[in-house]
Amino acid sequence: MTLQQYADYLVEWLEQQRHFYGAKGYVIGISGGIDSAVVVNLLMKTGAPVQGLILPSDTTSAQDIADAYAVAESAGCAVIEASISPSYRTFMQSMQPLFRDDAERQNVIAGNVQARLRMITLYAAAQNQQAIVVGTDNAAEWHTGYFTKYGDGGVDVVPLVQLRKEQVFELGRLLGVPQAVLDKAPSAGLWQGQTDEDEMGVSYAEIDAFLRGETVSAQAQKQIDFWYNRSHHKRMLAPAPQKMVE
Ligand SMILES: Nc1ncnc2c1ncn2[C@@H]1O[C@H](COP(=O)(O)OP(=O)(O)OC[C@H]2O[C@@H]([n+]3cccc(C(=O)O)c3)[C@H](O)[C@@H]2O)[C@@H](O)[C@H]1O
Ligand SMILES: Nc1ncnc2c1ncn2[C@@H]1O[C@H](COP(=O)(O)OP(=O)(O)OP(=O)(O)O)[C@@H](O)[C@H]1O
Ligand SMILES: [Mg+2]
Repeated sequence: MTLQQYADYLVEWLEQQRHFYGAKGYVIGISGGIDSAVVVNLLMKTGAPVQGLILPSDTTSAQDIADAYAVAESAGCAVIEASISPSYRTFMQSMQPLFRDDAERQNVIAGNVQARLRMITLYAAAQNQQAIVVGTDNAAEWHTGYFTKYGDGGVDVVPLVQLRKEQVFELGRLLGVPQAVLDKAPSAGLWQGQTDEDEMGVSYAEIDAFLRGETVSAQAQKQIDFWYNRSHHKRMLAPAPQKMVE
């Protein structure tokens, strides 16, 4: 199957899922990054109503917000911008006694709170519009578990999950995603200067090579295995006991 044919398949698949859920449309967070840009363009091709939400925090760059608007405009998608900063600040302040004073983990914990506040916002919008929440995880993120459980991972459908990062970029070019988005380094934007590749300690090129079944450097394999092995729980439903009382 060519990538163009795969895009057509995804558009059809999305519509099947929407009907399965009995929903009227789709809701998606638009970050200014490549994954959400590709998904927005696929959603617009379904012809069903799509609501894009731009949900910046204090760690979101002005460039990302501008790129998010450019993505929505070029795809013809309706957007609403709503900052998660006020709720984030209130949450972090009132929950302060819960957090340990450990700088490195604080970054991740605070980042996960942001990702989960976005999830809450997307689900409120979706319920209001009888829509489903569309996720943007790709095969590389899925394998490494590089997402927040019940944050950006808390969605109704994950259309890109069989696509390597290189294929997401290729699809982006095919769908006419703005050049600025195609050119920038993938980032979760959860803290200043964060890039996916720096945090994971392995490049998307190496993760993609691994996913293509190729041999990668020992160091890259070590990092991929590290992230894969710590994230099994994210790729399954919460375990439930099989036995009943009677
Ligand atoms: N074996 C186990 N080891 C660790 N945690 C386990 C667990 N089993 C269940 N858990 C549960 O899972 C939780 C940890 O998972 P989680 O909360 O997801 O936290 P975690 O995987 O530590 O952090 C999320 C990672 O994804 C990255 N991220 C997040 C959001 C967006 C993006 C992006 O690319 O845009 C990237 C973020 O930078 C960070 O590296 C634990 O608090 C626990 O409740
Ligand atoms: N500021 C934001 N506003 C709205 N949605 C966001 C924001 N930040 C993250 N998201 C949502 O979380 C998803 C996961 O973020 P992720 O960084 O993995 O993807 P991306 O930003 O679309 O692509 P890239 O890999 O280029 O960063 C986004 O695709 C988007 O749906
Ligand atoms: Mg991003």
